[in-house]
Amino acid sequence: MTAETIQTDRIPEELRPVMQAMAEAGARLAAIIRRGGDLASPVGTNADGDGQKALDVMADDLFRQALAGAGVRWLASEEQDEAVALDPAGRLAVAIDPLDGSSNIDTNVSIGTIFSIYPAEATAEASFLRPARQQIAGGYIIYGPRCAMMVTFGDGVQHYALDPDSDGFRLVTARQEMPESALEFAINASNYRHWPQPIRAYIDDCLAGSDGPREQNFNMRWIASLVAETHRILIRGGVFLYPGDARKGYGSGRLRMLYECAPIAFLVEQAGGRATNGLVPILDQGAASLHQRTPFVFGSAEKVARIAAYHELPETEVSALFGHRGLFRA
Ligand SMILES: O=P(O)(O)OC[C@H]1O[C@](O)(COP(=O)(O)O)[C@@H](O)[C@@H]1O
Ligand SMILES: [Mg+2]
Ligand SMILES: [Mg+2]
Repeated sequence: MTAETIQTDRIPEELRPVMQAMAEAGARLAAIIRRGGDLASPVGTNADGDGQKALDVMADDLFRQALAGAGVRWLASEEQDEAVALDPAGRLAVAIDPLDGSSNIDTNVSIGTIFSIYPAEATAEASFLRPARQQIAGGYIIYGPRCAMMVTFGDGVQHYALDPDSDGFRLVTARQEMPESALEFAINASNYRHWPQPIRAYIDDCLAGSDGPREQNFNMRWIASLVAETHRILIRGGVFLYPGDARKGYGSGRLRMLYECAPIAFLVEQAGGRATNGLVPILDQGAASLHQRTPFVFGSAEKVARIAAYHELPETEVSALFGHRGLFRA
């Protein structure tokens, strides 16, 4: 590992080795993705019953090897049933989604790695099953047309890009802020019939556009890569929803609290946005188990607050035709 894997002057000193390891493994994974080949073949099933693709397993191995010499005591990964003990003298605990957006591997659409860092405690449970607000860093790497990293250490969001000449991450923006509002929402609308009523009502009102209570037109995006969706929203604003729904196994949605929602929520709050489970801030909650899921809503503060308000509407108001939902004009 060289000091050039990431520009370190704005990274807290005690986190430099772990961030250098993340950057080194991220740059290697970016090169593997660029080279292509057979990365999407099915190779097994993870703890949550999700199919694993070749790149999921490769990414998991890469980050584990890189983090082994970086002061990490505990590592929890989407691809491992239990947390792994890495270095007994390590002072950090890292939770990771090594490859996010796996359904996009073979379509050459942006995918990513999400990570969350806590101070290590005596056990893996004590290190990870705690309020998400106790994170000391949260971030992601996006493997897109440009490879970039967004990371927060609790004092704003830093935006780095991988320089193809030096293969190191260089600072692009020291304090990335999310636009306060935007007219874009992201949700997998194929699940409409399974959603709870407040989510249907919110989306109905967006779809009604200038003819509905919001009296303006909206645009919709769905990439099926949480990292790509987050990157767009951090840069351009908007809102993301993956609610719990009535499908079997989806009562708390699809996304995992520890290594997906908690770090994204940390970034979003630090960029000036909000992140909730629909109602309650994600950072005020904690995972009860390593792979626990949670409904997830994040984005521009005003939009996330509006979605919480739909959850608090009286049933009669939610069920009324959207044209009559007087509370939500504009
Ligand atoms: O296929 P769906 O239900 O739209 O779900 C898409 C979501 O699932 C995910 O791919 C889950 O992440 P993994 O690929 O790490 O399992 C998210 O990136 C994305 O937001
Ligand atoms: Mg994921
Ligand atoms: Mg994954």
